[in-house]
Amino acid sequence: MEPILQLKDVVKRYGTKPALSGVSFEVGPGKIIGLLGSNGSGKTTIMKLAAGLMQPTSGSVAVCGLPTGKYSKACTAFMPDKPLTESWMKVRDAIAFSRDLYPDFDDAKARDMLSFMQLNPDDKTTSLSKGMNERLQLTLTISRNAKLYLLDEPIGGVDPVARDKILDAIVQYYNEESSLIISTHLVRDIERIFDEVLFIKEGKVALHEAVDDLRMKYGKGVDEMFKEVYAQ
Ligand SMILES: Nc1ncnc2c1ncn2[C@@H]1O[C@H](COP(=O)(O)OP(=O)(O)OP(=O)(O)O)[C@@H](O)[C@H]1O
Repeated sequence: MEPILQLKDVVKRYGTKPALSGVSFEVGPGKIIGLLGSNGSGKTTIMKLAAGLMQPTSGSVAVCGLPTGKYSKACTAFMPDKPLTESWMKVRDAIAFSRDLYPDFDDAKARDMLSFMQLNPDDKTTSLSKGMNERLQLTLTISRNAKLYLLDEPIGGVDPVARDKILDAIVQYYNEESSLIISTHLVRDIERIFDEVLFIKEGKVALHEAVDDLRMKYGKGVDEMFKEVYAQ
C-alpha cells in the first residue's frame, strides 16, 4: 500500500544551522502518529516540510507518492501552532474562508464540530481564549476531507477536562482512510489515540514503532519509553 507521507534522507538547515539530519520514515493510511520530542528537536520542521510550506535542503518529502507542492497542499490539512485566522474575522467568517479556500471542506462536518466544540459562529476570533482558539483551528483543519492531517501542538491550551472529549472528536471526525500526525508535549494525555509513535531527537529519528509493538518489545507504554529515550 502506498504511504501517505514519505521522507527519504531529509536534511534541513536554517542558514548553516542543522535542524534535521538524515530523517527517513513512512506513514501508512489509516494511522494516527504521535510526533514526539523535546524542545528544538525538529518536530515543527517536519510538520512544515510535510505541509509543503518549505523544502528540504536535501532528500525528498512526498505526500501520496508526489513531491510536496501544489498537489500535496490540496490534500494536506495543516493546523500550525499559531492561529491562521485574521483579526477582523468572526467564527463564521473563518469557516467561510476555509470553505472558499479548500474544495474538500465539508460543511456538514464543520457544523457538527462547531456545536461539539461549543463555538458560537457570531463570536469574534480575537475574543476567543487560547483554548477556544485551538478548538476553532481544529474545527477548520479536521472539517476538511484531507489525505494527511498535521496537527502541531493542537490542544496545549485546552483545559484537562475538555481534552479527552476533544481527542475523541478528532478521532471521530478525521477521515479514517487518511493519516493524522500530532506533535505534542502532552504525551500522557494523548498517547491513548496513537497507533504509532515517532520520537525525534536532535534532528534524527530516535524511534518509530507501533504502540502495540512498543509494549511487546520493550514492555513499556509511550510515556515511559519517552522518558527513557529523552533522559539519555
Ligand atoms: N526559522 C528558523 N530559523 C533558524 N533556526 C530555526 C528556525 N526554525 C527552527 N529553527 C531551529 O531548528 C531546530 C528545530 O526546531 P523546531 O521548531 O523544528 O523544533 P520543535 O521540535 O518543533 O521544538 P518545540 O518543541 O520547542 O516547538 C531548533 O534548533 C530551532 O532553533
